Amino acid sequence: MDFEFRAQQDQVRRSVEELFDFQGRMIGRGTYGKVFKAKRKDGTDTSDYALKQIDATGQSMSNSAIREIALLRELNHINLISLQRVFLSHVDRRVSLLFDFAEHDLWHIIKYHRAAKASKKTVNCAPGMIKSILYQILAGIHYLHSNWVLHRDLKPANILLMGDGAERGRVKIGDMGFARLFTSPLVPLSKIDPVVVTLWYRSPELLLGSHHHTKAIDLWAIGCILYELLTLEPLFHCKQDDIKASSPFNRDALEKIFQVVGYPTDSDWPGLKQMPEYPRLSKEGFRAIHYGHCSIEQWMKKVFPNGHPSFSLELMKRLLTFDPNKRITAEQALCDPFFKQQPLPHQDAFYGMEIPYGKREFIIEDEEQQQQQQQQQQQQQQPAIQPPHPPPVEEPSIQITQENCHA
Ligand SMILES: Cc1ccc(-n2nc(C(C)(C)C)cc2NC(=O)NCCCN2CCOCC2)cc1
Repeated sequence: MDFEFRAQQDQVRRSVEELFDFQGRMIGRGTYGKVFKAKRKDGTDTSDYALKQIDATGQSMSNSAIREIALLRELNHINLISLQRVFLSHVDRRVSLLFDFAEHDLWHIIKYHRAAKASKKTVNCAPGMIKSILYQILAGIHYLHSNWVLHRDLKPANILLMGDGAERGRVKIGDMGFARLFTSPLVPLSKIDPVVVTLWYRSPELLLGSHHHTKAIDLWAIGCILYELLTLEPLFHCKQDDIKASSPFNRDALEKIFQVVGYPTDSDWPGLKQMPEYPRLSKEGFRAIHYGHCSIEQWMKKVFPNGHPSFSLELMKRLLTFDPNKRITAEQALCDPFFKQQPLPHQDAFYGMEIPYGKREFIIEDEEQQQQQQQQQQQQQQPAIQPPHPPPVEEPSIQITQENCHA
């Protein structure tokens, strides 16, 4: 190594600690390391940043950091999280990734509306908020799929929204990875944060052991997220098995899917019988006859007897199609007539309205309080909820961005 050159470089190269203030502002923690809310110390810009510090101790951590850097430096879309800078520190063998900061995410937004519902508090949202969020998710996923990248873990926690500022109300799809609080003794993931290891968004082909991860698995998850935005209730709410489950087959998750969508016929899904875990369906007692009356139409009629301004049954059915080869693509979904009807989607999902959601809370390092936080999370019951009350405001009509829809 050219120590002289390195010393020279170290003179000019400023460390992340020198450039950014982030002590005591941890907003996330995982097996990878920690995420902080950071601000430049020199005041050259007042923007907030997210600083992800990856402890490059084990080989797997470095591989994951390399994978994240390699992937994100190739991607550039307004609806994807963007990587701003990478800091390498030889001293503490740490990789720090600097991202634009997103104040909100759908997991916290949905939780906020649940709590408001439980306390019978009215929350004013723009009538087009759900449609705008859905449109922006599809635009980001269409870009990923066009670049042959699958997300594979779409869920509300990975759908971020920018707070007040230049990109207010813009969806930024991220991937928060596994969040495992550093606890002793290690508590199973599903006990800490059910959102992290959930099967609720997993497509039927994955549950039946398909080895081919296709773009269609992301569209199934989007269908589940759309339902949850509309009702604030997970569509396929089932027991959380820890991620280490030996087989992809999950009885509970499949039961829930069949209760809502019905049981797939041969014409619905010609490839069903070729699924690796197909034989287990009959072994586990699943029979088509048990779900004869089940369909999305029936299910949605129960949920929205009078319909919902932000709901298109046709689009929901196309997203929650059993056969991955027949499931709608992100590009096709962007061209759905639903997005050409009032309320039109807006790049600010809040439509300029006040943002009622709180800012991200800082995680306290203290061990004792960590335990308290976990107990709180375990005790938190999620009450039954209803869709947000559409507010009495007329939202500005916005043209659909043409680059997304080549109908
Ligand atoms: C191994 C690995 C892990 C994650 C990714 N990954 N992939 C993405 C896509 C969805 C844009 C492709 C984003 C990230 N990383 C990420 O969101 N990082 C978290 C950023 C933290 N947030 C930034 C915005 O403000 C809140 C915190 C890739 C590979």
